[in-house]
Amino acid sequence: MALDVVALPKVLLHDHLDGGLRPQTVIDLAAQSGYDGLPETDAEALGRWFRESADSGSLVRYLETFGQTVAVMQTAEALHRVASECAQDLAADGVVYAEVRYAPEQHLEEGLTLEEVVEAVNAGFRDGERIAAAAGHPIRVTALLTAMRHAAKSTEIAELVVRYRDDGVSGFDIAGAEAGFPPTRHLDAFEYLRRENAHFTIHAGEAFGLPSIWEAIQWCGAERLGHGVRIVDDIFADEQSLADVTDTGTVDADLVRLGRLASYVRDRRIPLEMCPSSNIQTGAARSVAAHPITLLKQLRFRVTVNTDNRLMSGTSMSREMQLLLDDAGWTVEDLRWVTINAMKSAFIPFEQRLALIDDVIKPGYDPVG
Ligand SMILES: O=c1[nH]cnc2c1ncn2[C@@H]1O[C@H](CO)[C@@H](O)[C@H]1O
Ligand SMILES: [Zn+2]
Repeated sequence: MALDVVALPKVLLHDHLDGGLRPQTVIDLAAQSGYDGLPETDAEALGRWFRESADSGSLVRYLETFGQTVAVMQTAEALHRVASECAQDLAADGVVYAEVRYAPEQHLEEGLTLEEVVEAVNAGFRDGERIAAAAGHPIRVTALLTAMRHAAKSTEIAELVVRYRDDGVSGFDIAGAEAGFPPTRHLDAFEYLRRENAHFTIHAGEAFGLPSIWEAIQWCGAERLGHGVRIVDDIFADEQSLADVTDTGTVDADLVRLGRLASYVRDRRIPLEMCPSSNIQTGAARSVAAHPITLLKQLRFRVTVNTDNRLMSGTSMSREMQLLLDDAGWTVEDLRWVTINAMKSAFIPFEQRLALIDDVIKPGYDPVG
């Protein structure tokens, strides 16, 4: 019998709220707000436009597509709807716990305050959770507040994370174009968060390589890495071993040597929030089969599987997992492993993570695994 990936419990740590709207919702919200900049007015055509435009091979061009979603997310009602649908869509796909991120500073154009943005999104998530539970798909969603790396609001956003940490916000992130905007530009924000015992992840090692990962971990103190795929630049193997990973999904670990940074990441169990389809679109990986996630899994890095932007990639958690099964030699046991990895790496308290692992995730995989 074919494996039903949708039915498996899944954990999502890296998903952008403004990268996951339903195409029809973009159209509805544009009509409501009078925004006339959409490139298409039919839902199917608009969905295709996002996927094709994001398929640029460049992170900077990929990010340009967010202008269209952010434009229609400027009121409390719009944010509430987008957040509610996000929770419902993830739950329908079998996600049981998600950390969904967005940049509050990008939603102030119509006069909302940062606090009003956070409260509208939180209310939307609570609404979506209620609807999903009633439909038989319980999910818990927490928010990560992102600061944009080219901007200068990171300290303010970090303070917002601390203010709302007991009210639906589990952590902080920085995102945006990587080259030219090293995470150390935001050192004050990271130092503040560490003094406050708050959690944060950093987009690093996606469009830029090892120096970005090194700064994120060793200067800034990132608990997790958004993407982190370029850590493979610090992993050395002969051509044949790498070809084996692509062909068979396995590698002889004895033939692989780790540099100091890669060793550190593995030794410290630093979670990698990997997003295969997104990486192919931005040129950070060639294909699912050749994506470094399989080598990193094989070498027992703390790998997690994520969507990044469901709209721009036309994807879902189930689709990312199915691609790994179909193209990269993964098994259901691997899916169980990355799901538990992700739950262990979440920014909610330990006992809550453990309860989800024991009560929801393990029982969900037992019938098949
Ligand atoms: O893969 C990515 N790398 C870097 N930045 C990203 C990525 N995906 C989305 N964003 C950026 O994060 C903002 C807040 O959600 C988005 O508006 C987009 O600019
Ligand atoms: Zn991202």
